[in-house]
Amino acid sequence: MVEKLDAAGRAALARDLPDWRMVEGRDAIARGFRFADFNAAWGFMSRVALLAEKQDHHPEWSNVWNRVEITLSTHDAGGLSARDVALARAIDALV
Ligand SMILES: C[C@H](O)[C@H](O)[C@H]1CNC2=NC(N)=NC(=O)C2=N1
Repeated sequence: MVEKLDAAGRAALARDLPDWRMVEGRDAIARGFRFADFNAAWGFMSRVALLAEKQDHHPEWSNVWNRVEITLSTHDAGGLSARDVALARAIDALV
């Protein structure tokens, strides 16, 4: 069983991942990305996909041309877990 983030973990998340926002009505975080063009957006998505496979933790995401929207939450925990924080950190390191 994957544990949900505790209060300390949520405080750390807010402090360390300021570009991610809480999703209204869900225990999830989201961040929007804008790239020069579709090619750059697709390259970013390819790298995130490899991270997700490596971490066995997968995003909910959408892409419109040069924009990518990523939402992270842990199905197995029914909300935010340390896995979401780890993947968000790794994604932030790509941009
Ligand atoms: C069997 C596999 O390890 C699990 O289904 C993993 C895969 N990727 C996952 N991704 C996310 N976001 N949440 C999960 O609970 C999850 N579980």
